[in-house]
Amino acid sequence: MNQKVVLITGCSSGIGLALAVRLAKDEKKRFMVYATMRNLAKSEALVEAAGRTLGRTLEIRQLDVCDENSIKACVDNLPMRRVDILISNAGMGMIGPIECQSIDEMKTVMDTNFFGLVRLLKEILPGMKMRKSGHIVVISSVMGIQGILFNDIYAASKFAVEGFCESLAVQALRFNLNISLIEPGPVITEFESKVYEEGAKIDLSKADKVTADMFTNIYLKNYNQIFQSLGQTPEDVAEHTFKMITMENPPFRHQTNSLYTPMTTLKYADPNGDLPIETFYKMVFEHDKVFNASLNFLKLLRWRSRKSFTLGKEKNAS
Ligand SMILES: NC(=O)C1=CN([C@@H]2O[C@H](COP(=O)(O)OP(=O)(O)OC[C@H]3O[C@@H](n4cnc5c(N)ncnc54)[C@H](OP(=O)(O)O)[C@@H]3O)[C@@H](O)[C@H]2O)C=CC1
Ligand SMILES: CC1=C(/C=C/C(C)=C/C=C/C(C)=C/C=O)C(C)(C)CCC1
Repeated sequence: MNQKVVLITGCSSGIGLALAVRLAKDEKKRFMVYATMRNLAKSEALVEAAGRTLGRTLEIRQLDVCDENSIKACVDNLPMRRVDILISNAGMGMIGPIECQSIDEMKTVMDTNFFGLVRLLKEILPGMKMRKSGHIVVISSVMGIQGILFNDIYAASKFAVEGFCESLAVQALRFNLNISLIEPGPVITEFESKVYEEGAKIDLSKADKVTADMFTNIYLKNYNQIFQSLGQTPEDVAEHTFKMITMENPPFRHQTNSLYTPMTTLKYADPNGDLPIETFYKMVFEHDKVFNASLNFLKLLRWRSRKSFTLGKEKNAS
């Protein structure tokens, strides 16, 4: 059987872990999954979830997206250095007022979320081009299209990812390669708790009172509720990604949560760019109960993406 070699980054938890297991448990055994993580001491959850697939359709390898040597060593150890499907998932969040964040902290986010992808492709793209086949799947975010209050640096890192992939996509087409950006809204993973805990620890003394109050009493106060009520599970995002991978003609962009499509559509609806900014402003500041207003807004504007995902044709089993 002609198995596709899949390399996934950031598989110690969340979306990466769920996706590695989903692919390894494929009934038709179409995939050989190299589930990577920067710290192998964190492999317990994946080992447990992988069950009998471990050593069969799933292997765990070390890979730190911030370390070129680690990426090279991992790829060098794959049979014929071949990767058919690269899933760039490793990433981190960051919230808060920029006055309270150091440039070094910001660089770590860019280094992981953006340069991590660039480093992977520098190592893996030449082989895909040579073989004239491959699928590059990037876990981006709705924040790759539309920024959200107090996510300035995180959104910038995902915008960078999207601009990079848009530019590369035309070249990729020339080599018969696919690039797909997966754009989830909030997902309930360790990302949420890590971001919240770091955010809650921020020393707000460098911010003015209005900003500090906005961050604490609007953003942080509603954060958990928004994630818990409007968030997806990592398994759900993995299922969407699985469908993208097994589709005949995967689209360049795919949003996994239709609740957030209106948010990104506002941007395209107004070339001046004011519509999303004014809408967010009203949503956050001109209602007594921010959470209910946000929830109602999102639900009111819910619609289905015109290019229905479910219509996508699955590839024939190979
Ligand atoms: N959760 C959400 O709301 C959303 C998440 N996303 C994106 O999904 C992706 C996965 O996040 P999610 O599963 O939610 O969060 P998790 O925190 O559960 O997973 C993130 C993974 O990335 C790994 N990672 C971080 N830095 C590096 C590095 N330098 N090298 C290799 N691995 C690294 C983490 O490893 P370690 O355990 O060692 O830290 C972990 O395995 C990210 O790109 C994120 O931006 C997009 C939209 C929404
Ligand atoms: C908490 C909060 C808001 C929404 C936050 C959202 C929607 C966060 C999404 C995070 C994602 C998608 C992370 C990963 O990529 C609003 C509406 C601005 C109102 C103020 C409080």
